[in-house]
Amino acid sequence: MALLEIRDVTVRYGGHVALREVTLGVEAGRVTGLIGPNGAGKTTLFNVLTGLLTPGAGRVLLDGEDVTRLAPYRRARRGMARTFQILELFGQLTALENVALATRLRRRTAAGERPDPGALLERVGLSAFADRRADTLPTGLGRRLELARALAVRPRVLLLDEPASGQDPDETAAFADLLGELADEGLAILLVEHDMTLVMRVCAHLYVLDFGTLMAEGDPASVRADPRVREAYLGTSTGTDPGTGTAGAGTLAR
Ligand SMILES: Nc1ncnc2c1ncn2[C@@H]1O[C@H](COP(=O)(O)OP(=O)(O)OP(=O)(O)O)[C@@H](O)[C@H]1O
Repeated sequence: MALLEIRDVTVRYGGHVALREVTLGVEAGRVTGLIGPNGAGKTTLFNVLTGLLTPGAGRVLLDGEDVTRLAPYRRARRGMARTFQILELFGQLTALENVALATRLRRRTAAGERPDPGALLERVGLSAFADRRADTLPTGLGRRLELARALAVRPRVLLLDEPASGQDPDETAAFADLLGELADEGLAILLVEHDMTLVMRVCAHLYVLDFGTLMAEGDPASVRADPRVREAYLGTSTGTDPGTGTAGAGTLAR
């Protein structure tokens, strides 16, 4: 059973259907990817999962329990952590202070000692920047700091919103390795991402949204080979391989 699920979720903005009867699951121990062209509904789905949006129809289940109407902070207490498309760090605090603050928010039910902020910074490769103010870090390092902060609550489910943006290819590759390690340790990770290099490298399972509808799902290789996915991204079912080809330097913008 998936740790986090949405079932038959529909979201409307006025007359516009942003999500139509979408069902998907995020399992422990692997990275699940959510991709789709601009405007496909990824952010909307993310907001439904985290509780910022209540769907017009359908349910959100965490550990099999209905959390559709639970506030975001309550979901966080139950082990959901997220990062943001636009960095949301405390700029005037140091990297270490950012993480230390987050350790105080960890879920009540979490076992063991409060995580050590220094160890978390080391985990994401930021030990050398512990005393640097967050707003002086380049975006790539800021993304890592955001990850450390999310890990500080000892989550069971980690939702990542475009973590590769602002990272260079080497940083993205190292970030992918780190996500792989975290999944191997049992974390359930949902990755919303345009960077197909990261998606293909780290995801065990992929969902593809298009115009609010789940268009394809499966392992990365089969999704990549799916003519409907190529069509949605490139306007041609015989086009260049979306994962490796010329579609905007590894991104899948429509
Ligand atoms: N608050 C809103 N009011 C009206 N329409 C909205 C609102 N938020 C999003 N939409 C529309 O709903 C659709 C889905 O938007 P959403 O932001 O979820 O897509 P996305 O896949 O995250 O796109 P991107 O990759 O560009 O971030 C789009 O057509 C968008 O214009």
